[in-house]
Amino acid sequence: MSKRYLLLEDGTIYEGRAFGAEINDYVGEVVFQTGMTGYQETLSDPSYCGQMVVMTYPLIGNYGINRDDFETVRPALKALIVKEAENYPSNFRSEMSISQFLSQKGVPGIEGIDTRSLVKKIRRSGTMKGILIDDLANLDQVIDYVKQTALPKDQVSQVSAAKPYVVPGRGLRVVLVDYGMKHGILRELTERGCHITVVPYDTTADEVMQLQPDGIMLSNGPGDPKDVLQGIDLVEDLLGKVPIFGICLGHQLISLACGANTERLKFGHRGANHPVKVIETGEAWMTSQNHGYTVSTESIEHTKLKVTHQAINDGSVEGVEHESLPIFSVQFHPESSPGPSDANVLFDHFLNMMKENKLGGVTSCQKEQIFVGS
Ligand SMILES: NC(=O)CC[C@H](N)C(=O)O
Repeated sequence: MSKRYLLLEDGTIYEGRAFGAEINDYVGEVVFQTGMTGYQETLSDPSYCGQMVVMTYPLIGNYGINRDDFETVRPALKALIVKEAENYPSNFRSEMSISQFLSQKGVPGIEGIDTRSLVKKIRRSGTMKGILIDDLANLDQVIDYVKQTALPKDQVSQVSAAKPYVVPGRGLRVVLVDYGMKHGILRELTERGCHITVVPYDTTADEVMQLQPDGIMLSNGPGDPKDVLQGIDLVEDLLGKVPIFGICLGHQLISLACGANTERLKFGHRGANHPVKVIETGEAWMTSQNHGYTVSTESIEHTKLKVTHQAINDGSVEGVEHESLPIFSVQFHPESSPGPSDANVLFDHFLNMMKENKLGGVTSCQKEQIFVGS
């Protein structure tokens, strides 16, 4: 296999071997993911749009790529960085190796580098930009190029649905705003019988309300939430009209629309084993996470939001709810995919919220009768 190098903006060079697609001159943010399994879901999570993902688990690809575990059809990440990529996967569901998959989808990979030292570096210095190169010619110019290239601000428009579409069901009507949605969210709502209309990120509140939703779900998605102005406007216009549940980017948009602030984390939370405290019960949930930004704790004090979940590792905000309106959101991923399903109950909470809101003053006994089987 031919040589390939990862070059960071501070000039550090990691030598490894090429796999997957040919390189291009893409400059991405180098981030690390700590899941021990679930690489296929990570590869296909649109929230990694524009990023170069380092897997901390040393062997990636051992159970291959299968038909079922995709979170979207087109991977949005720009490179995969691993210690060892397995070329001979062994699993009854496997249809191809990770290298074949990445080649097909145009995503370059680099293997054989010391991912431990790379992750330590990112943890010390914070996430950095990087580039993959196949030779070391003109290094100074390449470093300048990496430094000068700004990270894109339009990732959501790259990964959002281009047109609305319907996933029919006989239950509650949900409008799901797609900022780069993981299909796990769709699966959770479909399992609960919802009739879902997925709409693009720039859909207006009037267009959403014409669909007569019982509730609105705001998906995860890539990039800085402050760049997604249509999303912030949409939540502002929808406040108080109908129940809203936000996940990850959706949570950040709700927080911004309610007057809180977001900030960049030094190196983010990406993995399938992030413990979160549920403030109300004191429980700890193990959660799946993938975010580089967070809602800042102090900024929440001046809003009508209250913190419902908190990261146990660093104390950052992991969930909020509105003090009077049926609106709540979480920074982590209750749809897991990959990872534990401790937080799955939040989808039931959303359904209950929609039912309560729809029924207004109806007694709980009548509600039982109306929703039998829903
Ligand atoms: N998974 C997500 O929705 C990520 C949200 C946002 N792009 C962040 O990095 O914080």
